[in-house]
Amino acid sequence: MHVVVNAATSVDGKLASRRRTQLKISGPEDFDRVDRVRAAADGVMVGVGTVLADDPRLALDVEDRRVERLKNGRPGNPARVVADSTARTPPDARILDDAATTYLLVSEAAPEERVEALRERGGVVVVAGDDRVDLPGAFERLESRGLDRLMVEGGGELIFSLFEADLVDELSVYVGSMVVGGRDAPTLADGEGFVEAFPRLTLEAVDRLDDGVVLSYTVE
Ligand SMILES: NC(=O)C1=CN([C@@H]2O[C@H](COP(=O)(O)OP(=O)(O)OC[C@H]3O[C@@H](n4cnc5c(N)ncnc54)[C@H](O)[C@@H]3O)[C@@H](O)[C@H]2O)C=CC1
Ligand SMILES: Nc1nc(O)c(N)c(N[C@@H]2O[C@H](COP(=O)(O)O)[C@@H](O)[C@H]2O)n1
Repeated sequence: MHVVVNAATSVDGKLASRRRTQLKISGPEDFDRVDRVRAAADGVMVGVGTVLADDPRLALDVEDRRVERLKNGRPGNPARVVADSTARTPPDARILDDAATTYLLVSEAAPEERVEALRERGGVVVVAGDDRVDLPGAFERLESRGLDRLMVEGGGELIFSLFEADLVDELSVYVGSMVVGGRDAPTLADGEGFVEAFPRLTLEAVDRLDDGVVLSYTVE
Protein backbone atom coordinates (compact mmCIF):
# COMPACT_ATOMS: atom_id res chain seq x y z
CA MET A 1 0.00 0.00 0.00
CA HIS A 2 1.33 3.44 -0.95
CA VAL A 3 0.47 5.92 1.84
CA VAL A 4 0.30 9.66 1.20
CA VAL A 5 -0.26 11.92 4.23
CA ASN A 6 -1.66 15.37 3.48
CA ALA A 7 -2.58 17.96 6.10
CA ALA A 8 -2.69 21.70 6.70
CA THR A 9 -0.97 23.38 9.63
CA SER A 10 -0.38 26.84 11.01
CA VAL A 11 3.22 28.10 10.98
CA ASP A 12 3.52 26.75 14.52
CA GLY A 13 2.54 23.25 13.37
CA LYS A 14 -1.04 23.11 14.68
CA LEU A 15 -3.78 21.20 12.86
CA ALA A 16 -6.54 22.95 14.79
CA SER A 17 -7.01 25.15 17.84
CA ARG A 18 -7.20 23.80 21.38
CA ARG A 19 -11.00 23.67 20.90
CA ARG A 20 -10.34 20.99 18.24
CA THR A 21 -13.06 22.25 15.94
CA GLN A 22 -12.27 22.37 12.23
CA LEU A 23 -10.00 25.26 11.33
CA LYS A 24 -9.86 26.59 7.77
CA ILE A 25 -6.13 26.82 7.17
CA SER A 26 -6.08 26.07 3.42
CA GLY A 27 -7.32 28.59 0.87
CA PRO A 28 -9.15 27.79 -2.40
CA GLU A 29 -5.99 26.89 -4.32
CA ASP A 30 -4.92 24.43 -1.67
CA PHE A 31 -8.39 22.88 -1.40
CA ASP A 32 -8.20 22.33 -5.20
CA ARG A 33 -4.86 20.58 -4.68
CA VAL A 34 -6.42 18.47 -1.89
CA ASP A 35 -9.19 17.44 -4.32
CA ARG A 36 -6.53 16.29 -6.76
CA VAL A 37 -4.76 14.22 -4.08
CA ARG A 38 -8.11 12.72 -3.02
CA ALA A 39 -9.05 11.97 -6.63
CA ALA A 40 -5.80 10.08 -7.23
CA ALA A 41 -6.34 7.85 -4.15
CA ASP A 42 -8.25 4.59 -3.79
CA GLY A 43 -9.10 5.55 -0.20
CA VAL A 44 -9.08 8.62 2.06
CA MET A 45 -8.42 7.99 5.75
CA VAL A 46 -8.84 9.85 9.06
CA GLY A 47 -8.76 8.86 12.73
CA VAL A 48 -11.98 8.80 14.71
CA GLY A 49 -10.78 11.91 16.60
CA THR A 50 -11.20 13.80 13.33
CA VAL A 51 -14.62 12.26 12.70
CA LEU A 52 -15.77 13.35 16.16
CA ALA A 53 -14.25 16.85 15.81
CA ASP A 54 -15.08 17.70 12.18
CA ASP A 55 -17.77 15.28 10.99
CA PRO A 56 -16.06 15.19 7.55
CA ARG A 57 -17.53 13.63 4.40
CA LEU A 58 -14.21 13.09 2.65
CA ALA A 59 -15.96 13.02 -0.71
CA LEU A 60 -15.37 14.79 -3.98
CA ASP A 61 -18.16 16.70 -5.62
CA VAL A 62 -18.59 14.07 -8.35
CA GLU A 63 -21.16 16.23 -10.18
CA ASP A 64 -18.46 18.88 -10.64
CA ARG A 65 -17.07 18.37 -14.18
CA ARG A 66 -13.68 19.68 -13.10
CA VAL A 67 -13.52 16.95 -10.45
CA GLU A 68 -14.70 14.39 -12.98
CA ARG A 69 -11.64 15.22 -15.10
CA LEU A 70 -9.39 14.97 -12.05
CA LYS A 71 -10.57 11.45 -11.38
CA ASN A 72 -8.87 10.27 -14.55
CA GLY A 73 -11.77 8.05 -15.53
CA ARG A 74 -12.03 6.36 -12.11
CA PRO A 75 -15.69 5.84 -11.24
CA GLY A 76 -17.20 7.50 -8.16
CA ASN A 77 -15.48 8.62 -4.98
CA PRO A 78 -12.50 7.01 -3.29
CA ALA A 79 -13.45 4.82 -0.34
CA ARG A 80 -13.42 6.39 3.13
CA VAL A 81 -11.39 4.73 5.92
CA VAL A 82 -11.63 5.46 9.67
CA ALA A 83 -9.21 4.17 12.34
CA ASP A 84 -11.66 3.63 15.18
CA SER A 85 -10.43 1.11 17.79
CA THR A 86 -13.62 1.08 19.88
CA ALA A 87 -16.19 1.93 17.20
CA ARG A 88 -16.88 5.47 18.42
CA THR A 89 -17.95 6.74 14.98
CA PRO A 90 -21.52 8.07 15.47
CA PRO A 91 -23.97 6.08 13.30
CA ASP A 92 -25.27 9.40 11.89
CA ALA A 93 -21.77 10.62 10.93
CA ARG A 94 -21.54 12.13 7.43
CA ILE A 95 -18.69 9.75 6.60
CA LEU A 96 -21.29 6.94 6.51
CA ASP A 97 -23.40 8.55 3.79
CA ASP A 98 -23.81 6.74 0.47
CA ALA A 99 -21.17 8.75 -1.45
CA ALA A 100 -18.64 5.89 -1.20
CA THR A 101 -17.80 2.70 0.65
CA THR A 102 -16.67 3.41 4.23
CA TYR A 103 -14.25 1.03 5.95
CA LEU A 104 -14.21 1.19 9.74
CA LEU A 105 -11.00 -0.27 11.15
CA VAL A 106 -11.78 -1.47 14.67
CA SER A 107 -10.03 -3.64 17.27
CA GLU A 108 -11.26 -6.75 19.09
CA ALA A 109 -12.13 -4.37 21.98
CA ALA A 110 -14.90 -2.63 20.02
CA PRO A 111 -18.31 -3.26 21.67
CA GLU A 112 -20.39 -5.54 19.42
CA GLU A 113 -23.52 -3.36 19.61
CA ARG A 114 -21.59 -0.30 18.33
CA VAL A 115 -20.02 -2.38 15.55
CA GLU A 116 -23.44 -3.69 14.56
CA ALA A 117 -24.89 -0.15 14.46
CA LEU A 118 -22.12 0.86 12.02
CA ARG A 119 -22.78 -2.21 9.85
CA GLU A 120 -26.47 -1.32 9.79
CA ARG A 121 -25.49 2.08 8.39
CA GLY A 122 -23.64 0.32 5.55
CA GLY A 123 -20.12 0.58 7.01
CA VAL A 124 -17.68 -2.23 6.19
CA VAL A 125 -16.03 -3.24 9.47
CA VAL A 126 -12.46 -4.59 9.44
CA VAL A 127 -11.24 -6.02 12.77
CA ALA A 128 -7.46 -5.82 13.31
CA GLY A 129 -5.64 -5.61 16.64
CA ASP A 130 -6.51 -6.40 20.26
CA ASP A 131 -7.05 -3.01 21.95
CA ARG A 132 -5.98 -0.64 19.22
CA VAL A 133 -6.16 -0.87 15.45
CA ASP A 134 -3.14 -2.79 14.13
CA LEU A 135 -2.43 -0.48 11.19
CA PRO A 136 -0.09 -2.79 9.18
CA GLY A 137 -2.56 -5.68 9.53
CA ALA A 138 -5.55 -3.50 8.63
CA PHE A 139 -3.74 -2.07 5.59
CA GLU A 140 -3.04 -5.58 4.30
CA ARG A 141 -6.76 -6.28 4.50
CA LEU A 142 -7.57 -3.04 2.65
CA GLU A 143 -5.03 -3.94 -0.02
CA SER A 144 -6.73 -7.28 -0.55
CA ARG A 145 -9.91 -5.25 -1.27
CA GLY A 146 -8.15 -3.24 -3.98
CA LEU A 147 -6.96 -0.18 -2.05
CA ASP A 148 -3.41 0.34 -3.31
CA ARG A 149 -3.03 4.09 -2.78
CA LEU A 150 -4.26 5.62 0.48
CA MET A 151 -4.43 9.33 1.31
CA VAL A 152 -4.41 10.12 5.04
CA GLU A 153 -5.72 13.52 6.15
CA GLY A 154 -5.11 13.26 9.91
CA GLY A 155 -5.32 13.93 12.70
CA GLY A 156 -2.13 14.09 14.69
CA GLU A 157 -2.57 10.86 16.67
CA LEU A 158 -3.10 8.80 13.54
CA ILE A 159 -0.27 10.49 11.62
CA PHE A 160 2.18 9.80 14.47
CA SER A 161 1.15 6.11 14.56
CA LEU A 162 1.69 5.80 10.82
CA PHE A 163 5.21 7.22 11.10
CA GLU A 164 5.87 4.99 14.12
CA ALA A 165 4.84 1.93 12.10
CA ASP A 166 6.96 3.09 9.14
CA LEU A 167 3.93 3.18 6.88
CA VAL A 168 4.25 6.68 5.35
CA ASP A 169 5.63 7.02 1.80
CA GLU A 170 4.88 10.69 1.09
CA LEU A 171 3.97 13.73 3.20
CA SER A 172 2.53 17.04 1.99
CA VAL A 173 1.94 19.85 4.44
CA TYR A 174 0.22 23.10 3.55
CA VAL A 175 1.58 25.70 5.96
CA GLY A 176 -0.91 28.54 6.24
CA SER A 177 0.25 32.01 7.27
CA MET A 178 -1.26 32.00 10.73
CA VAL A 179 -0.30 31.28 14.33
CA VAL A 180 -2.65 29.15 16.44
CA GLY A 181 -0.65 28.37 19.57
CA GLY A 182 -1.80 26.35 22.57
CA ARG A 183 0.05 23.48 24.22
CA ASP A 184 -3.07 21.34 23.91
CA ALA A 185 -3.81 22.13 20.29
CA PRO A 186 -3.30 19.10 17.98
CA THR A 187 -0.12 19.13 15.92
CA LEU A 188 0.89 17.30 12.75
CA ALA A 189 2.30 14.35 14.73
CA ASP A 190 1.11 13.88 18.31
CA GLY A 191 1.07 10.48 20.05
CA GLU A 192 3.98 9.80 22.38
CA GLY A 193 6.55 11.42 20.11
CA PHE A 194 9.93 10.06 19.09
CA VAL A 195 13.00 10.36 21.33
CA GLU A 196 15.39 8.71 18.91
CA ALA A 197 15.33 7.28 15.39
CA PHE A 198 13.34 10.27 14.14
CA PRO A 199 11.82 9.63 10.71
CA ARG A 200 13.87 11.54 8.12
CA LEU A 201 12.26 13.14 5.09
CA THR A 202 13.52 14.30 1.71
CA LEU A 203 12.18 17.67 0.60
CA GLU A 204 10.93 17.20 -2.98
CA ALA A 205 9.10 20.48 -3.69
CA VAL A 206 8.11 23.86 -2.26
CA ASP A 207 5.10 25.53 -3.87
CA ARG A 208 3.41 28.79 -2.98
CA LEU A 209 -0.40 28.51 -2.96
CA ASP A 210 -2.84 31.14 -1.71
CA ASP A 211 -1.04 32.89 1.13
CA GLY A 212 0.86 29.80 2.23
CA VAL A 213 3.27 27.15 1.08
CA VAL A 214 3.02 23.43 0.30
CA LEU A 215 6.00 21.36 1.42
CA SER A 216 6.17 17.98 -0.33
CA TYR A 217 8.37 15.23 1.08
CA THR A 218 9.15 11.61 0.48
CA VAL A 219 10.02 9.47 3.48
CA GLU A 220 13.48 7.91 3.61
N1 LIG B 1 -5.68 20.76 9.45
C1 LIG B 1 -5.79 19.54 8.96
O1 LIG B 1 -5.31 19.23 7.86
C2 LIG B 1 -6.49 18.50 9.76
C3 LIG B 1 -6.90 18.76 11.05
N2 LIG B 1 -7.46 17.76 11.82
C4 LIG B 1 -7.77 18.07 13.21
O2 LIG B 1 -7.13 17.10 14.05
C5 LIG B 1 -7.89 16.93 15.24
C6 LIG B 1 -8.10 15.45 15.49
O3 LIG B 1 -6.86 14.83 15.65
P1 LIG B 1 -6.63 13.76 16.80
O4 LIG B 1 -7.38 14.19 18.02
O5 LIG B 1 -5.17 13.56 16.89
O6 LIG B 1 -7.38 12.49 16.30
P2 LIG B 1 -7.15 11.47 15.07
O7 LIG B 1 -8.04 11.90 13.97
O8 LIG B 1 -5.72 11.26 14.78
O9 LIG B 1 -7.77 10.14 15.67
C7 LIG B 1 -7.10 9.48 16.73
C8 LIG B 1 -7.95 8.33 17.19
O10 LIG B 1 -7.91 7.30 16.18
C9 LIG B 1 -8.09 6.07 16.82
N3 LIG B 1 -7.05 5.09 16.44
C10 LIG B 1 -7.29 3.80 16.17
N4 LIG B 1 -6.17 3.14 15.94
C11 LIG B 1 -5.18 4.03 16.03
C12 LIG B 1 -3.78 3.90 15.90
N5 LIG B 1 -3.19 2.74 15.59
N6 LIG B 1 -3.04 5.01 16.09
C13 LIG B 1 -3.62 6.20 16.39
N7 LIG B 1 -4.96 6.38 16.54
C14 LIG B 1 -5.73 5.28 16.36
C15 LIG B 1 -7.98 6.28 18.33
O11 LIG B 1 -9.28 6.25 18.85
C16 LIG B 1 -7.40 7.68 18.44
O12 LIG B 1 -7.88 8.34 19.59
C17 LIG B 1 -9.17 17.69 15.04
O13 LIG B 1 -9.08 18.91 15.76
C18 LIG B 1 -9.22 17.97 13.54
O14 LIG B 1 -9.89 19.19 13.26
C19 LIG B 1 -7.67 16.52 11.32
C20 LIG B 1 -7.31 16.21 10.04
C21 LIG B 1 -6.68 17.17 9.15
N1 LIG C 1 -6.18 20.22 3.71
C1 LIG C 1 -6.92 20.71 4.72
N2 LIG C 1 -6.90 22.04 4.98
C2 LIG C 1 -7.61 22.53 6.00
O1 LIG C 1 -7.56 23.84 6.25
C3 LIG C 1 -8.39 21.68 6.80
N3 LIG C 1 -9.13 22.18 7.84
C4 LIG C 1 -8.40 20.31 6.47
N4 LIG C 1 -9.13 19.45 7.20
C5 LIG C 1 -9.39 18.10 6.76
O2 LIG C 1 -10.45 18.08 5.82
C6 LIG C 1 -11.53 17.33 6.38
C7 LIG C 1 -12.83 17.94 5.98
O3 LIG C 1 -13.28 17.21 4.92
P1 LIG C 1 -14.69 17.51 4.20
O4 LIG C 1 -14.48 18.77 3.46
O5 LIG C 1 -15.74 17.63 5.24
O6 LIG C 1 -14.87 16.35 3.31
C8 LIG C 1 -11.30 17.39 7.86
O7 LIG C 1 -11.95 16.39 8.55
C9 LIG C 1 -9.82 17.25 7.90
O8 LIG C 1 -9.47 15.91 7.63
N5 LIG C 1 -7.64 19.84 5.45
